[in-house]
Parts: sequence; structure tokens; C-alpha cells
Amino acid sequence: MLYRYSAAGNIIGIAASTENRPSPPHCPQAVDQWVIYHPETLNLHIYNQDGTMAQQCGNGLRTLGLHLGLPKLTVIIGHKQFLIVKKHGRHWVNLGQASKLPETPIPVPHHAVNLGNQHIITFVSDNLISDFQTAFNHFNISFISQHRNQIAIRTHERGVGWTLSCGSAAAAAAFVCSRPGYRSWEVSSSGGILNVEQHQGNLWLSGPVKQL
Ligand SMILES: N[C@@H](CCC[C@H](N)C(=O)O)C(=O)O
Repeated sequence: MLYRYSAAGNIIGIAASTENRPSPPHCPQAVDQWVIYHPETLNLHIYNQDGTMAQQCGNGLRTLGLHLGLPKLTVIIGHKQFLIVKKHGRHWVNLGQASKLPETPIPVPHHAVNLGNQHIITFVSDNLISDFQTAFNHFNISFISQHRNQIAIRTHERGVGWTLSCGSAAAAAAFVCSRPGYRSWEVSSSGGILNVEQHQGNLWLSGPVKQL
């Protein structure tokens, strides 16, 4: 069985498979990411729309929490474990600690961030997307503006293109905007608002999800 969800506009397909290396399912309706989970081990494989594998997917992980209907679960992608917990009616995923990556040769100011997958966060206008073309295959690229703990974001996702919402990008943007005293952020994209909280250095993500 295939299931489709909108996680603040990020279209997530979910399927179970007991194969060691499952392929993305054939589905007539488009998805941004497939999350394929092993029902016993909760090992996950995540595929982008273009068939490339992703090292993680914040919106996909919290969607899986809702799909399985469990109050608390730990899932595995590669060698990394992710805790997903239900709190106040919503699933939150612990995306772990972000770290800065070395500067890239991109000719405009930006921050490169590792959060399991790789992000570029920049405060320049998204009109400058062509300056980031060399990074399309490796990075999710987010154009942000910030006021206090509110961040507006537009993300060009690796393996997808412009997206309505990207959970790991929201968390990477919060990491870049991190200041003493700010522990929670509202990150708005055209698909909706995601919430990011920082606890003991770990970035937690939540937001709306509905089944399609
Ligand atoms: N939409 C996702 C990110 C999916 C993976 C990304 N495109 C990549 O290849 O790194 C999210 O919600 O985090």
C-alpha cells in the first residue's frame, strides 16, 4: 500500500518494504520524497523525486510518526538514529546537532550546514539562484529572512527543485539564526509554518501533516 501526505506542502509518499534496498515505488501521483520503512527494524530509505537517495528528511520523519500512530519511536537511516515523539497532538522529530561546513566556492555570502544532509542558507534574494547552480546536486539551498524568532524561507531542494516546505532546511535555517535566548523558531514557507526547537544542542522539528 502507498500513502501520500502533505507535510506543510512537502508531499511525502510512505510505503513499507522488507527488502534490504527497496526501490522507489511507481505511483501515478507525484511526491517530493518517498519514505520506505522496514516494518520490523524501522530502517528507512528515503528517495527524492528524481530518484536520488536522501540522507534524511525532517518532514518525512515526522510524517512517518503520524502514519504509524505511535507516541514514541526510533527509526534508523544508514547509521543514524532519529527519535520521533508525539507532544501536544503533533509529532516532533529530533534531527540532532547541526554543524558548519567549510565555505563553498559559491560567489555570494552563504552558510553551509550539515544536518545529516547538506544545506546552504543565505540571506541574499532568491533572484540569485543561478549563482548556486554548481551546488544543485549536493545541497538544499534556502533563501531566508529573519526577524527575532521568525524566519521566512524559500528552498530549492536537492533532487526536487523549488519546494513548498523542507523540514531539514527549516532546522538548518534556525541553526544559522541561533542566538543566546532564542530556543524556538517559526519558519514560514509557502506551504505553511514549521516549528523548530533547540534542546541541549539538538534541533527538533514539528508542523502540520495531513493525509491526501
Ligand atoms: N524535504 C526534506 C528534505 C529531503 C532530502 C533532501 N532533498 C536531500 O536530498 O537532502 C525535509 O523535509 O527535510
